[in-house]
Amino acid sequence: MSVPADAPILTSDAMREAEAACAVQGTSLSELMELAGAAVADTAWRMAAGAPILILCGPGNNGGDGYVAARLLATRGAAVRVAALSEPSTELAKAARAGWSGPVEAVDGRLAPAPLIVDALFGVGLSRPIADDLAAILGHFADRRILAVDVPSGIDSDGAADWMPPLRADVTLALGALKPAHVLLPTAPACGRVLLAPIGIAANKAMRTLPRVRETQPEATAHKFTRGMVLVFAGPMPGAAGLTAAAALRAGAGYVVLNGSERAPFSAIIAESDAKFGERLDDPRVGAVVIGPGFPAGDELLFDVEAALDSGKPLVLDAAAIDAALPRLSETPRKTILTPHEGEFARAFPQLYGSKIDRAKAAAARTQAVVVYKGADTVIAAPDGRLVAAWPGSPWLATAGTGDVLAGACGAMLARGGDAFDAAVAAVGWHIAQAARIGPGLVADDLIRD
Ligand SMILES: NC(=O)C1=CN([C@@H]2O[C@H](COP(=O)(O)OP(=O)(O)OC[C@H]3O[C@@H](n4cnc5c(N)ncnc54)[C@H](O)[C@@H]3O)[C@@H](O)[C@H]2O)[C@@H](O)CC1
Ligand SMILES: Nc1ncnc2c1ncn2[C@@H]1O[C@H](COP(=O)(O)OP(=O)(O)O)[C@@H](O)[C@H]1O
Ligand SMILES: [K+]
Repeated sequence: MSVPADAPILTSDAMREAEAACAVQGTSLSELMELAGAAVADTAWRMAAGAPILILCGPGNNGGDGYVAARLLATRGAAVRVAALSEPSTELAKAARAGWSGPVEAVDGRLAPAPLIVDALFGVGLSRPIADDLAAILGHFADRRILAVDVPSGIDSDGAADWMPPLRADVTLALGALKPAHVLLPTAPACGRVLLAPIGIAANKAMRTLPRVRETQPEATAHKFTRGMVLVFAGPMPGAAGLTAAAALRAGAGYVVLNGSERAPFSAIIAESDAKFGERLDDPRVGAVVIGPGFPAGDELLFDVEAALDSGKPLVLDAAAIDAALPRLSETPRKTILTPHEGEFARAFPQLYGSKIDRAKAAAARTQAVVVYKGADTVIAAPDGRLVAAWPGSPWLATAGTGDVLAGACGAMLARGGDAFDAAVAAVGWHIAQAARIGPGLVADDLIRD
């Protein structure tokens, strides 16, 4: 499973807007369909490697892409058959159908499979789950190689409904842009390897996949404080905060203080009593404060979160610190990163609806903070609407303590002084890259070791 790095993600509404903008700029919808069909034909040609291909066409423009691909594959000499659910219903699809001169079989229980199935049944226009009888027919093709056009048919491309497709794709060719369902659970794994066919659409890149992680070397003139100083507040369970502090140092902070703990996870980390927390908050060199890891909810946490909020410092708030800060977050916007997992997100933002992307964006707008909504399909949302989806992360991260490490990495990136959203994106990228490098047997402590 994979998605292209730094690729645009558009909802179905945004896709239609982009399509309309193309038309205004002189690229007609039929030209777009021709480009889409050509990209499908190229991918199918490579995947089939000479074996026969069966293209399943639906009634809308997704089916239209299928007819165009069929025509182009036949011209190239591929052994291609077409089967359709019904006659096309859109003008574009009718024109594409007219360009296919071969037979059109029915999609029913008698339809013979082929080694490669091209699923061009439904794309972004699907408005309800696929009917059971069609799902049963498609189930017969589940053991074949599947190329899905735009999205595997049957899913809600906006990722709001959790409908699963009868056919899981080996490869999904996203047209113009990726769609939320390509990067969100539960549908993302059913998309297989996602490729992007740009087809000339000028896609807005406010929402995109995780960019490639770039190793950034410190400035030649750097000293420890210019690389960023992070203050981690430990609370009563210092083990987790120790991981956080160590992660901040490993992720590139120049100086890390672990307040409220006797035990420094690395010799270079200053571990000190909590009596100095107020003093540290006044230190102008502190570029970011991290609170939450290993800190149970309660009066003590509330008190310390209040102090951190009063300091005006850039903040990383994890776990129970998110709830503690919530009432005050939007009143004095500052650089803040929240790092809730599913349970913490649901507790903090119970009233939000829509896809995980919609909910992360709404939470960011409401709190005026950057929200890293964690999980296998982590999304990072900024209050201004920017969003990065980090699917697929590294499943080796599904182990205790890795969230504490991520909070520390967010602290390190934030303490550098740049934009909080860019910091959160860099931290998530660092976290996944560390995990991918370590792989089997990973425990959270490995992420902070050399
Ligand atoms: N947006 C773009 O810029 C482009 C879009 N193209 C294609 O167009 C697709 C979208 O086309 P459409 O909007 O026509 O929609 P679709 O082709 O995705 O499907 C809509 C059709 O399916 C029917 N339908 C919906 N749910 C159904 C269900 N559960 N059971 C049976 N029938 C159902 C609808 O009545 C309608 O006829 C994209 O996914 C893509 O493949 C491409 O042609 C190229 C450019
Ligand atoms: N299957 C998975 N694939 C990729 N990343 C995952 C997966 N499961 C968990 N993660 C990541 O691991 C981290 C776990 O964080 P969290 O749940 O807060 O754990 P903890 O509280 O034990 O530190 C998050 O960054 C999350 O995105
Ligand atoms: K499809």
